[in-house]
Amino acid sequence: MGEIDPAFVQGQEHRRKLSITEAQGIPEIDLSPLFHHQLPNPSAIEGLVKEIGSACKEWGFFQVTNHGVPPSLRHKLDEASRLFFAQSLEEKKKVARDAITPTGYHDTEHTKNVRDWKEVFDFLAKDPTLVPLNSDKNDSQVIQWSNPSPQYPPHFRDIIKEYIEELEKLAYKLLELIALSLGVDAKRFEGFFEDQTSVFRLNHYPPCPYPHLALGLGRHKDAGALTILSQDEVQGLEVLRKIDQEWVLVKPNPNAYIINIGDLIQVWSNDVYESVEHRVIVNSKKERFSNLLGLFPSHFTEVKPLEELINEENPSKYRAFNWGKFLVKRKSGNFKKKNEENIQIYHYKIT
Ligand SMILES: O=C(O)CCC(=O)C(=O)O
Ligand SMILES: [Fe+2]
Repeated sequence: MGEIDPAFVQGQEHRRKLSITEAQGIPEIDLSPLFHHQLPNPSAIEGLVKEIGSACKEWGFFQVTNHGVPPSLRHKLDEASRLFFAQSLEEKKKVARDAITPTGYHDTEHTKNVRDWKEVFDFLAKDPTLVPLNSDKNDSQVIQWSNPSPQYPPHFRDIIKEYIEELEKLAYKLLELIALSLGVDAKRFEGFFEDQTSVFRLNHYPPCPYPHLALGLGRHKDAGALTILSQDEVQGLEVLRKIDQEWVLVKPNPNAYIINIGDLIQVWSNDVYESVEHRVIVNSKKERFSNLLGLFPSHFTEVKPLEELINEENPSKYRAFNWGKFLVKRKSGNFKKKNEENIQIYHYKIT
């Protein structure tokens, strides 16, 4: 078996437990009231808003069913992802990410400075995507990120684009429900995404001979507004349960999407909702695939708690920050192993 590369070894306290706790009670929300009525039925929508509100508050994580994304499209995407990752490393590296444009193939991502046992393929929802040239506050230059053009599998780009469009529709519906659950206008968040910087990611976690030492993806919170995640039948995603701070496994459900609240909803809601830590454990025998859309706003968005949610008794808990600068700083931190800590939203917390 040989020795594991030390870059992959997690600190003792971050390794997986030997016995796995399967999540009990992770909320599963049926979104059919959004689709089944010509005219939305106000009381059914009200019920959904309540469910989403409690799920955001108690878990920060939930699953949705009857979400409107065609299963055939999901299947087509999954097949294409398998074909892409099954290629030789040499082929995959033809569409490798580089320090300037962080899209395409990448197999050396580090989370909290430990290498993840995985490979990814990143694709922008909007091509090109406008972002700041660098994270320097005084530099206003903007550049364009664009998508790679893999030659294989056939129609890969079109399949991904079609799939992202469906996930986006779901994302905006969820944002409306979340806005209503916070007591603000349903469309309150929409304007932030006009020039979105959202990223779609395909993940492949190869079998790992050291599942007790390495993780497929180290513990982290998602930076954007929300994440729509699809996992295959091989379990691996663990969530840090709020009530007891236990790592619990999210049981795969092929008909559901997993939704998690990202850091931006935490800031916009002034901590009414919190993003939740999660990670991926690996398996010594089985490979695992997942994919996700991270919904990110326009680069020029000034992120701060919604005015409607702050007042004298409940003042803003965050200093405003520019999303584009944050994103660019975060990306450069993930690109290679670094000594300093990667940028996090708590760096903007008012204490
Ligand atoms: O693969 C998974 O289940 C989770 C992936 C994830 O959390 C991420 O890429 O941010
Ligand atoms: Fe994540």
